[in-house]
Formats: sequence, C-alpha cells, structure tokens
Amino acid sequence: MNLKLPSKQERHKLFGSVQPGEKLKPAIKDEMVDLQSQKNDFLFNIDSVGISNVKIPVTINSFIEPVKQGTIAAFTLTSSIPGNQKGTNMSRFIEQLEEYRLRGFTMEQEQLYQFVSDLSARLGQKNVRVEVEFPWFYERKGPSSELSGLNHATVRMTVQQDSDKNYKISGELSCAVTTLCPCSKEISEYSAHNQRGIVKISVDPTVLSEDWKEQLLYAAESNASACIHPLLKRTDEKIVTETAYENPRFVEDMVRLVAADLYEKEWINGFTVECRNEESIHLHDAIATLTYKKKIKVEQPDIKKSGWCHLVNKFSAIDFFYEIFF
Ligand SMILES: Nc1nc2c(ncn2[C@@H]2O[C@H](COP(=O)(O)OP(=O)(O)OP(=O)(O)O)[C@@H](O)[C@H]2O)c(=O)[nH]1
Repeated sequence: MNLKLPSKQERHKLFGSVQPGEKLKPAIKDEMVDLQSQKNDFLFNIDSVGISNVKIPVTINSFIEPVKQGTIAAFTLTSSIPGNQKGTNMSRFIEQLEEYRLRGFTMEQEQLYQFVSDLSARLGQKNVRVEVEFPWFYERKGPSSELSGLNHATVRMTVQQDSDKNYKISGELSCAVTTLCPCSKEISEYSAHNQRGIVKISVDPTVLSEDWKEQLLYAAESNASACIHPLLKRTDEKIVTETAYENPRFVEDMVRLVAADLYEKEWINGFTVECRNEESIHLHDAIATLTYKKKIKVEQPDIKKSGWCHLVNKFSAIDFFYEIFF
C-alpha cells in the first residue's frame, strides 16, 4: 500500500476533465431565454406533462398501530398544457412538493385536494393530477401468542382536477393474503396446496372515508383463507393452517367476496378488485378481476382558497375499529 498518487486535480485531468470554456450566455434569470413559456402554434394540446417517481418522506395516520408513521411516498405530478404553449415549468412541481414537505405532508385527502388546487394556481393550468404511492405499515398479532410484527400494504391515492375545476379522488390498496385451493382440498386424500394471494382493490368514492385503507385491508383479509402474519409461534401456526383449510378460496371466490363487502359500503361508488395467486404448484400465477359501478350521483368536495380544506367523512372510523377488535 505505497502508491504515489497524483493530486485529485491532476487525476481528474488524467481522466478527461478540461478547463471551463468561455461563458457567453447570460447567467441572470431575467436575461435567459424562457423556451418553456414560448407561445406559438405547437400543433397539439398535451394531456399530461410533469414529473414522476419523485420520492419524499411523508406522514401517514392509521387506525391500526402504528397510528402515526413516516414512510416514503413516490409522486407523479402532471398537468395538461394547451397547443400554444411550448412546455411546462417543471421546477414548479418540485418547488411545491418541497413547500409541503417542510410544512409536514400527511397523506390524507384534504391535503391532497389542497395540493392539487395550489399546483393548479402555480402552473396556471386547470387539468392537474397528483398520484402518490407509499407502503403503509400495520401491526399484526399472532392469533394465539399475540406476539406482534409489522406487515405492509401498498397504498395509492389519486386526485384529479378537470378543466371545470371538478375534483375526483380515487384510492387503491394492494395487500397479501393466504389462499387455499378449494379444488385441491376437494380432490385430495390429505392436505391442499395454498399460496400467497395479492389482492388489489381500487375504489371510486365521492369522498374517501377517513379509515378507507383500513376498510379495504379488512375487506381483503376477512374474505381470504387466512391472513399473512409476520411472526407466528407453533400455537399460532396451527390456527392459521386450520383457518386456511376451513376457508378455501379460488381467485374467483376472492374477487366476488371482496366485491360484496365493497358493494355494501355507502361511500364507494364503484370498484375494481383483482386477486393474483402466486401459485405454489405452478410457475405461473392465477388471476381474476371484477369491476362494478353503482348508479350514484357524485357530489363535489368543498375546497377552501387557502389552508387545508375540511371534508366531512360520512363513515365512522371508530365504528370500523370496534367491528374489528371487539
Ligand atoms: N418543460 C420541460 N422542462 C424540462 C424538461 N426536462 C427538464 N426540464 C426542466 O426545466 C426546468 C427549468 O425550467 P422552469 O421550471 O420553467 O424554470 P423557470 O422558468 O426558471 O421557472 P419559473 O420561474 O417558475 O417559470 C428544470 O427544472 C428542468 O428539470 C422537459 O422535457 N420539458
């Protein structure tokens, strides 16, 4: 270990770095060409332009422990632009995201509605969309030992403002469950193959219920053969195994049973349920999807001009909490 290295500057030169050239273009913002804001006939309107896969730390409130948690959210922020505008001002998306991060950005619909409203004003565009995806952690206890660990589901929220300033929100949750094959149980002398099923539920609500992600998780887990657990002792494993055997489910059974639960929820206008079983006896997956739309008149949320807007949630989160735990 007795190398005689050239200085860092000489090393950079060795690997191709050169002296800066003569700088002739303006360095002051007001003197710079603003290509993006140029007006001309640029042939087409653009439906959606912006940034995607922007990751920042955010906060989530949960009705299941841990009730307040930090997570990493990935954002896609876009707007339309008219045919006479060359481009969007991309830095403004990040500028606004940073302002919200510094204030404390919680992934709730009130803040997302306000975010879209503020972004629309900042960009000077009406068609604005924010999509955010993040892992949500929830505590799961072993059914007998009651020892706990953390599971997580993937949550996605989308808020869109259209050219008439109408708002539309949607929510999606994707979680893992256990499914045990009814056919295998029926035909075999012993046992039945089972697998991890990925249930994805997308809902189209008037307004998302305050505890919407907990309700969707419950709809998936309570209709599965068994729940997925991070930590199981033998006493737990026996119960989980037997519960799965007592509740066999095809992917078709899963999407229909979850659909029935979603249909009963007043705040949901339409939904899509998908179940994908990572088959343990095949290399391929089994999948089923079901989409249903109720015939309902959609009301608009009340967005305040500044500050977080307040929306009334029709469904009681506390009712749901008691339904699960008592
Ligand atoms: N429109 C557009 N911008 C891009 C593209 N690729 C990079 N940029 C961004 O251009 C940005 C700079 O443009 P603006 O955001 O319009 O900057 P500005 O004009 O100083 O900002 P304002 O004062 O808010 O108008 C940088 O943040 C780059 O990321 C692209 O394909 N299209």
